[in-house]
Amino acid sequence: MSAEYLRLGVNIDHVATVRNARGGVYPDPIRAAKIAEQAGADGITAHLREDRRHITDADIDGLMAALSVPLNFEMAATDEMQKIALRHKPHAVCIVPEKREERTTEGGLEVAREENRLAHFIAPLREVGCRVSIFIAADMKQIEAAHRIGAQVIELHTGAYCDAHAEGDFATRDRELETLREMSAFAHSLGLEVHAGHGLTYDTVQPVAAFPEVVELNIGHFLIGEAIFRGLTPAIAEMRRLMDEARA
Ligand SMILES: CC(=O)[C@@H](O)[C@H](O)COP(=O)(O)O
Ligand SMILES: NCC(=O)COP(=O)(O)O
Repeated sequence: MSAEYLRLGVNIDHVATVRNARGGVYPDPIRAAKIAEQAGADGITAHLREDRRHITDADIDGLMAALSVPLNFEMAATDEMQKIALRHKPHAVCIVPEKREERTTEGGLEVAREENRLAHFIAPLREVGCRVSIFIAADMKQIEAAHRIGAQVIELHTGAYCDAHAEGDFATRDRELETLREMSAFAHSLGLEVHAGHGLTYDTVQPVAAFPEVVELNIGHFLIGEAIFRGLTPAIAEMRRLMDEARA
């Protein structure tokens, strides 16, 4: 199978985290998104959490008005978020699991147990033209359920793979990577578009970028951190270079 172009979605949530540490307007996530666009991001990802700990409603308004590349709007499957998505009609809506007490997104959405509710939840989003993506663990049951409810895209959670790498547990890392590889191929065989993301860094991106079925990576926290040291444009350029090298 020849690999399609691999898109890079830059997640700007944690620019807003830094801004919100002090209140006020600096640093501005919209400015970061525009710089990311100019640096070659193929899309921008932003997660409007129920507790608004980073991205705010005004940020989503600003992104919708300012972006020339597609917005991937991450949200929980709640009525409040559905209304916001239906008002903005972003290019893509990625449904993610969310817990107020978590530090970051823990695991993937439980689709199999909530199939009926989620099928009804995503139908109006599809009707207004949003591409619906489901953020899930690399688990066959969840992928099959995502397919059955009518999602066009799945995004595989790469957090367990990245965490194992960071902890130096290479046996677990390699096992997680193998599962991601098998599940990317499985999802693709069902006709789903396959994305991946969460926790990816320069050290972990290439093995995932090499999966031919994966057509988009969403990367944020590491890039925003790296931007402190080398600037956002070079940080993104290096990620792009590594992705292209892995794909060649
Ligand atoms: C779903 C997901 O992976 C993202 O939303 C991302 O990790 C940034 O948001 P949090 O760090 O708040 O989970
Ligand atoms: N969906 C994953 C994402 O948008 C970026 O996650 P992270 O790189 O901030 O962990």
